[in-house]
Amino acid sequence: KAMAKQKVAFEVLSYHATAPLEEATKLKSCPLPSISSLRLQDFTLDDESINDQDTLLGTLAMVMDLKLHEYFNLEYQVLCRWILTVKKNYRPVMYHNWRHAFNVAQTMYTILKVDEFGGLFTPEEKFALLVACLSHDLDHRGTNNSFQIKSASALAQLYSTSTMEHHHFDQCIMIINSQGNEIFGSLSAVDYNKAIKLVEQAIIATDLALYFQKRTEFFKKTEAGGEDWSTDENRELLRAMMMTACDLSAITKPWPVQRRTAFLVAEEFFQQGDLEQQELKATPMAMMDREKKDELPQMQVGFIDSVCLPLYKAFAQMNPKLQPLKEGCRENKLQWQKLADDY
Ligand SMILES: CCCOc1ccc(S(=O)(=O)N2CCN(C)CC2)cc1-c1nc(CC)cc(=O)[nH]1
Ligand SMILES: [Zn+2]
Repeated sequence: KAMAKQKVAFEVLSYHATAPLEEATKLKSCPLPSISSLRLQDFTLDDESINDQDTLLGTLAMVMDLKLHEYFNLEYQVLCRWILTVKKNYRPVMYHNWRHAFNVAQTMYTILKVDEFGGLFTPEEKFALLVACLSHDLDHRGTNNSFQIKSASALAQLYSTSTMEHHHFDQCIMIINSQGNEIFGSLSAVDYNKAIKLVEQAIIATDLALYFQKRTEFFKKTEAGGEDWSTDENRELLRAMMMTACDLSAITKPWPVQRRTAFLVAEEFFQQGDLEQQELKATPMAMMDREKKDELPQMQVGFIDSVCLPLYKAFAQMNPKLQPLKEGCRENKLQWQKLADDY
C-alpha cells in the first residue's frame, strides 16, 4: 500500500515541461553579452537591472567563461535548451522563482572566479555547482519543509527529511535526462554518476537544517587556518557551505536590494502562514504571520546574527576577496537594526 502511494505521488509530482526546440534555436543565435557588461562578476549585482532574456544569456556567458562546455564537449544548443527548461520549471512564486536561482548561480560564479577558490575545484565540480545553483529550488511551491509534513503533502510521503530539496533534485534529474536537454549526455557512465552525485550533494546541502549540522566543523577548520582544503572530505564540506552562502546571498546585497528581496521573502512566508491558518487551522510561526510583520526587522537581525554572519565571516577568513559578502551582510544588519529600534 505504501509503495502504491509512493508510486502515485512520484508520478503526480515529477511533472516537468521542456522548452520548445525553436526557443532554444532562437537563444542559440543571440550574441553573448560580456561578463562585465552584465556585472556578472560583482557580489553587489542587482538582478532587477537585468531583463529575463539577459538572465538566460548571462547564465550562458558564465558557463562559457568557465570553459565548461569544452570539458563536457557540451553542444551549445543543448545548453541553451537546458537553461530554458530549467527557467520554465520555476513557478512564479514571490521569492523561490527563477530570479532567485539566477542570483544564487551568479554568486557561485563570482566565488569560483576568485582564483584561489576556483583553483580548488575541478571543472566537473564547478559545472556541478552551477547546475546545482540553477536547479536547487526547481518547482518550489512557496512553502517550506515543515509545511509539507504538516499538510501531509504528496512530497512529504516521498521524502520525510529534506523534503523540498529531494524534490528539487528529482526535478533537476528529470530535466537533465529529457531529450535535447542532456547536458551530461557526452559523459561516460562513471563520469555521469560522479557528476550527478556532486549535483545531488550540492542541492541537498541547501536544506538549512543540514547547514546547521555541518557548519560547526567548517568554522573550526576556517578559524584554525592552515587547513588542507584539497582533501575529498574538505572539498565536499566546502561545496556544501558554498551552496548555503550563495543561497542566502540576498542578505549580503546593497541595502535597497536586500530590503526589496526581504519583502518578497516575507510575502511568500505570509502566504504560507495564510494557508496554515485557513487549510490547516494551525497558528503559523511569527515569521509567517502577517499580524506580526512589525517584528520583521528584528527577525532579520536575528537571522543575520545566528545564521548568516558566522558563515560569511568564515569565508572572509578563507580569502579576503570574499570580504564583500561579510561587509554587505554587516551593513544590512545595521539597517535592519535601525528599523527595529524605530518601533
Ligand atoms: C524576510 C522575512 C522574515 O525572514 C526571516 C525571519 C526569521 C528568520 S530566522 O533566522 O529566525 N529563522 C531561520 C530558520 N527557520 C527555521 C526559523 C526562522 C529568517 C528569515 C529569513 N529567512 C531567509 C531564508 C529564505 C531569508 C531572509 O531574508 N530572512
Ligand atoms: Zn534557494
